[in-house]
Amino acid sequence: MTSSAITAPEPFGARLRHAMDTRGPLCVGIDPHASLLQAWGLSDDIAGLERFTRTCVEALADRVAVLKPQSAFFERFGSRGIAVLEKAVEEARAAGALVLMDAKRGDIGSTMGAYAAAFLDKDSPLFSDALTVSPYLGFESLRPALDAAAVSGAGVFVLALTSNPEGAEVQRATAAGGGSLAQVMLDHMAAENAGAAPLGSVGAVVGATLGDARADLAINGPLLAPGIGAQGATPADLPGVFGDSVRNVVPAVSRGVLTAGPDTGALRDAAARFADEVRTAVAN
Ligand SMILES: O=C(O)c1cc(=O)[nH]c(=O)n1[C@@H]1O[C@H](COP(=O)(O)O)[C@@H](O)[C@H]1O
Repeated sequence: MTSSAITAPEPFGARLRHAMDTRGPLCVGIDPHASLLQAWGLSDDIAGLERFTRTCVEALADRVAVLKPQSAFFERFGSRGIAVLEKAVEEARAAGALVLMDAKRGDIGSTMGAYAAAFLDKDSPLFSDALTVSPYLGFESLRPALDAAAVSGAGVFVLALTSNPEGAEVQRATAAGGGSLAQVMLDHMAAENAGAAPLGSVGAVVGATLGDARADLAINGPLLAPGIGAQGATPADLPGVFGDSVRNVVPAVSRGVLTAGPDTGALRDAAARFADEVRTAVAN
């Protein structure tokens, strides 16, 4: 056996499929909005952020497939906020959740390399199982992240058709070769995932709010579906949006679960209710 065979990490897609099969596919977002800190009776400061984040990790990291901290809500507290984020990533992963860092990075390739070093290098303090990235500087600008993820056994989730209504003016625009810009990006993702089993490590972000994705989603990779709960979509919408690809969907909920806090049991119950609704919707 060669040394690379000994050390090759298990690809993210395989780890995610296993987590989806054993824990169910739900992703819960950790989005410490100032209004949520207040609703939980916490101060809008580093102590409140720390308490909120620890409660989310304690309540959910041992049961949901994916936890998705939204970096912006930690960055607003500066370096001390980032320290809270680092600890949350470490503790969530230790409890068995896959951590998807929602930082939506995207830049020219040389700078993308530094983002990849920050989030997708195993030696980085913010190393996460996966990272959200934006391909709208050109899909190939993401290459350093795709390469770093492959080396680390991590994944990337590439924005395709986002949940916000404003996204359509860019994402539905007609690309040079015909078809939508989003479809061009989805086709790139399919090419990256070709031949991967049981699931590729390059995921697409497709909003659960879209009604019908009107796109070919057969990318052989996971499909992150934000927009459930506070943005108005429900698990019952998933089959209509995703069609035959619904088996690869990771439905994502942040405020819809987080408003149940701060009680740990109530957070767990809220996540379990969404998980049940997803199970019912996908089975039908
Ligand atoms: O990449 C994301 O997670 C994402 C993509 C998208 O199209 N829409 C979207 O809402 N998100 C994120 O998903 C979360 C949604 O939060 P809630 O609306 O509270 O469930 C936020 O952290 C958003 O930044």
